[in-house]
Amino acid sequence: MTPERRKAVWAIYVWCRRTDELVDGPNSSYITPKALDRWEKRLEDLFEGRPYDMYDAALSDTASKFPIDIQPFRDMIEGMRLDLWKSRYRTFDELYLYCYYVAGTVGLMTVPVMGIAPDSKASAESVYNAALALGIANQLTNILRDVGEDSRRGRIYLPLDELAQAGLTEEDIFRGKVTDKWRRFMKGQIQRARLFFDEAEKGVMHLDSASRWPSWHRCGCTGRSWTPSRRTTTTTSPSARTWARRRSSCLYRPRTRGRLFRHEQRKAKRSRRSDVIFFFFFFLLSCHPTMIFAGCCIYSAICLPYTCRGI
Ligand SMILES: CC(C)=CCC/C(C)=C/CC/C(C)=C/CC/C(C)=C/[C@@H]1[C@@H](COP(=O)(O)OP(=O)(O)O)[C@]1(C)CC/C=C(\C)CC/C=C(\C)CCC=C(C)C
Repeated sequence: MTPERRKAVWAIYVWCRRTDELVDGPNSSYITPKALDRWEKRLEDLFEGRPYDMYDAALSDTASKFPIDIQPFRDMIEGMRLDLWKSRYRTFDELYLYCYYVAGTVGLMTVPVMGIAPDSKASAESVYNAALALGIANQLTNILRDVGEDSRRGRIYLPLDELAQAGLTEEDIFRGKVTDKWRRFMKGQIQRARLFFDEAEKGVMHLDSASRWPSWHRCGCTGRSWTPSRRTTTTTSPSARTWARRRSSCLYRPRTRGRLFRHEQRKAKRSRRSDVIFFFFFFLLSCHPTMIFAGCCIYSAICLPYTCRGI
């Protein structure tokens, strides 16, 4: 991604994270619909160029540089309002609307920043639909990953009608017992999430070429790289815990981060080595004052190059 776009996505991410923290963070028990109304007023102010703090200013700057629309941001706040009172979802349609609010909106927010490839033959609507699908797919994956955590907070996002069809009850969810019924149910839920990832993947190649990698990675990492391929006939799909473990093991970590870390490690090792050699010489030579000068010359000849390279 270009630096401008990267900064813009970060600004959107920070706003989304702060919005999510209002209802999922440490102070969520104090949040009220009125507080969300005030948060929405701040959103309108920042879109009109009147940011409240430096984080709002980053999004305000993004709104002045990219054709982002305020509506997906408003809709995400609407999703947080739902989370204040709604803890059950009777059907997938109900759950889909929630996923649109809290996650599909992320795709709609970010496409104007990432840009559609100038030579793309796809309609803008199809690209936005793919972006929406990636958000939905990510949220469905999160819901399947967090069944236990959500149930401990009294929340069941899984559609109740589908649970009943699978012979499962709310009590089964709160009990957290992994049975064959549960495995069969989860396999169906996972397959549906995969369909949304498939939908999203179709759209990634229509993004501006500089923006495909992070989106592709978000598709592939949370969707394809560890979902069983269609050819394998798994008798039991991985449990939600397995999905979570695999997902967290393949979260997108830029390769450069690994390279930088190894370089820092080597640098630290070199400077430690030259320090040890220095103190060894200094200790030996400090026993005989006239040797200190000679020792410093030897140290400079042997160790200084290491130390300089370490810097
Ligand atoms: C390039 C790129 C991937 C940009 C997206 C970055 C961005 C703005 C992410 C915002 C995520 C966020 C914090 C949203 C707030 C609400 C929320 C928590 C949504 C759920 C995310 C979960 O976040 P996380 O993985 O950290 O899980 P926990 O908080 O620990 O539970 C969601 C699951 C939504 C995430 C949605 C996306 C990543 C959708 C991104 C879609 C695109 C980038 C569109 C790509 C375009 C095409 C054409 C496919």
